[in-house]
Amino acid sequence: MPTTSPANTALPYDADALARTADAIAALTRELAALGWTPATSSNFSARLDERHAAITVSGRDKGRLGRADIMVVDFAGKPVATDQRPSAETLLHTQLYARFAEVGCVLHTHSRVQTVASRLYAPEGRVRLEGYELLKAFHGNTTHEAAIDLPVLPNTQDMPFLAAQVERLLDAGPLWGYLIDGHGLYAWGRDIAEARRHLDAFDFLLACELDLRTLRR
Ligand SMILES: CSCCC(=O)C(=O)COP(=O)(O)O
Ligand SMILES: [Zn+2]
Repeated sequence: MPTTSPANTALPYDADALARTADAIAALTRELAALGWTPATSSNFSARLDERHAAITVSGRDKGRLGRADIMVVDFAGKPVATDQRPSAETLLHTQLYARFAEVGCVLHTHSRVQTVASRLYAPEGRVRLEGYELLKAFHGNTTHEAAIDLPVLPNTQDMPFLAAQVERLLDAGPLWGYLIDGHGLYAWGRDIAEARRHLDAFDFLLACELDLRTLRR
């Protein structure tokens, strides 16, 4: 049964939920933009609306200045719903997570300097091994600093179905909270916006530590 709102009963999603979600995404992206993590209109953000729809940023918008009109609805195949706006060029990398995991409620993608530099440095190894950090406990389900977490690094491509297939292979291999794309940026997700933000923050901080250690040990 489609969810409807009193304002527009033709919509297959709850318009009030979209408005609330859009406000939350816009507030978050302003903070991330202020940190310099969304340069030159880069980055994209989404949150689950229901079991078939997600709210996602419109392609090409300045992520530091988003309003409700800059956030649209897609289905889990990445197709726009009830709009002729163009969703993020990387929509498939968001919707594949909603389609696969009912518990994923938010997907965040940023292009911070730390994420971008780390992706270049670790691309040949195909992963960044994070171990021995108390902050590893920031990742949902991880209760100790003793477990190592691998942050995969995928080659960049404009072929989103191909990239999404590479991500599926990573997801098949075990628990994952995010991944880097070489020369591009970081994807992280969580059960809700707060958890996805925590994972994103933790990855960025730990990558910065790894980059510092590399320099200091040279
Ligand atoms: C100028 S940024 C290049 C595209 C990109 O990597 C990105 O994150 C933003 O793309 P979108 O279509 O979501 O605006
Ligand atoms: Zn990007």
